[in-house]
Amino acid sequence: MRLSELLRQNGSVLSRSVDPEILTVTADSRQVRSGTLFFALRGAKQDGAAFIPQAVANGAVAIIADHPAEADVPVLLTPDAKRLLALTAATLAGPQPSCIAAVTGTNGKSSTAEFLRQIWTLQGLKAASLGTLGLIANVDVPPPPSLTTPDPVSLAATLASLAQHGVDHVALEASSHGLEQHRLDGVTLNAAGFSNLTRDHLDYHGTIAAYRAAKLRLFEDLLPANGIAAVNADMDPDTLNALHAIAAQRGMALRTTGKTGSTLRLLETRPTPTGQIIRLSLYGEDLPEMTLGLPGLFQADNAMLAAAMCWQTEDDARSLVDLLPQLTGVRGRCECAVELSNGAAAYVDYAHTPDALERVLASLRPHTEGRLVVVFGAGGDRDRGKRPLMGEVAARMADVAIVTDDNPRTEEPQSIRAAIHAACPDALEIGDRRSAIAAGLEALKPGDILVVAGKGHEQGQIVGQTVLPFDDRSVIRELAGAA
Ligand SMILES: CC(=O)N[C@H]1[C@@H](OP(=O)(O)OP(=O)(O)OC[C@H]2O[C@@H](n3ccc(=O)[nH]c3=O)[C@H](O)[C@@H]2O)O[C@H](CO)[C@@H](O)[C@@H]1O[C@H](C)C(=O)N[C@@H](C)C(=O)N[C@H](CCC(=O)O)C(=O)O
Ligand SMILES: Nc1ncnc2c1ncn2[C@@H]1O[C@H](COP(=O)(O)OP(=O)(O)OP(=O)(O)O)[C@@H](O)[C@H]1O
Ligand SMILES: N[C@H](CCC[C@H](N)C(=O)O)C(=O)O
Ligand SMILES: [Mg+2]
Repeated sequence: MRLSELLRQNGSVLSRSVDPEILTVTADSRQVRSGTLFFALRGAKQDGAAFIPQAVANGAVAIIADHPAEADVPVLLTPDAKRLLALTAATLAGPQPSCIAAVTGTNGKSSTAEFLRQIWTLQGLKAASLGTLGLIANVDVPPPPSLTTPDPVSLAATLASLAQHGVDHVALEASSHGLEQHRLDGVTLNAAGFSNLTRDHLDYHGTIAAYRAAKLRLFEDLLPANGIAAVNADMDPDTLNALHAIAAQRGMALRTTGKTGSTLRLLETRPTPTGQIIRLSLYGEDLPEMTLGLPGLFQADNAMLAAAMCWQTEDDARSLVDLLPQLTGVRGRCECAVELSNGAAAYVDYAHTPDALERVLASLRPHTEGRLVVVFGAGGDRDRGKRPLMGEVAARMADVAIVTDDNPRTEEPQSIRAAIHAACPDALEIGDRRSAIAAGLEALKPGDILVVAGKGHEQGQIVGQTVLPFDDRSVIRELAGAA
């Protein structure tokens, strides 16, 4: 496609006489080949303009830059370059699945996206989900690189490929990084969901207000005004009020879920050994109680949010809500890894924020006849402020806490543990994660529950720049003799 046409289709005008044929777009000079339109973008670490010579040497025929730059090929300057990258990538990749839903929030995105995929599949639709757990789809489509929200070029290619394979329903996770960096701007959405907003990622966003603003973009800029907008009403009031204001300003109807939701309200939940019995009201009508095979209030919250993102009209709502008892658990989210012969059990969970840790411990407390034991840490090169807050939660909510290493990345593991430990001085500290899990298992008496938190489905531990094979579930099963 000619550059002028590519720009015209995406709301821009080519102000040059040179009009090259564009085959691909990218912001990474290493991906450039002949016929590429290269986007020179200012990044978090580097300035993409520094790679223009490499891009041109590799075959770039034009450059779009978000700040002044020079090259031997035409350079177009626009402050909206990141958005334009996503839009042009989508145009060149081709048609996307007709129904795409995106979910944002600090915690619960992966779970909600996976529940959406399950609900659609239960309806007999061809569906996929894409996020932290990778691409989950019943078709042979290569997964994009492992980010929660992939870069816009990979995302456009994956969506087009799914559409070509007949997958018409896709649930996406919209991370705050992804929203802020316009990775999703080329996706045409039918539905958006917002689970909650609590502390995370302040290393990147700086303030809660900036973090919130990034997430609100999903409802403010990306969801068409006639799209389905669903939110958990039990979230913090500042975010909920902002969502109501956006909805009012854009004339969108907001579906609300949770204990204080008015569309799909949780009236009651009672734990069962492996899940919970819930009572819901839908558009004000009380429904018969149903059994979820998922323990924990947060899982009921995610299931309700997923359902509320699905139905097109009020008349279809009931049939979708009736599918909730068929949902199965999400890998590494409050997942029972082993039940010991003495009746104790060990769970794996992905809680890596203070709120998530609090929620998973609160969720498993009613299932615990004895003591609640937690093994956890915090990731390196990530928001440092959450470390003592996680320590405080463990001290308050668990009977026995063991502080260990998560993914230290390039930080000194000992200093990460120390920051947590300062807020839970009674906790044991065992850096080696395998030894910490072993100590947690050894502590279990009949009726106790162990939660190994922070790494969920992850298959490796990142130490420095190296990823060492590590899977909490396998380690637990091995140590418990159940492997
Ligand atoms: C901090 C961050 O989010 N960085 C993301 C961002 O990179 P960036 O643009 O800031 O990169 P940069 O290194 O400063 O480089 C600037 C520019 O130079 C270009 N470049 C660089 C080197 C080169 O040789 N040639 C070249 O052209 C880069 O392609 C880039 O366009 O855009 C890239 C492309 O979309 C992402 O791959 C990259 O994710 C990095 C790897 C990352 O670790 N991101 C994490 C923090 C992240 O995004 N996490 C979220 C949240 C997870 C959650 O929900 O909790 C996620 O969605 O996964
Ligand atoms: N609705 C929720 N409210 C609070 N905590 C939750 C909720 N859902 C999940 N959690 C907690 O957060 C953890 C991660 O859940 P999930 O993977 O669904 O979230 P996520 O938003 O995708 O996380 P990430 O930002 O890492 O992609 C769970 O293991 C659980 O501890
Ligand atoms: N998407 C999250 C995952 C954190 C998982 C935890 N195990 C860690 O490494 O901090 C992040 O990149 O912040
Ligand atoms: Mg996720």
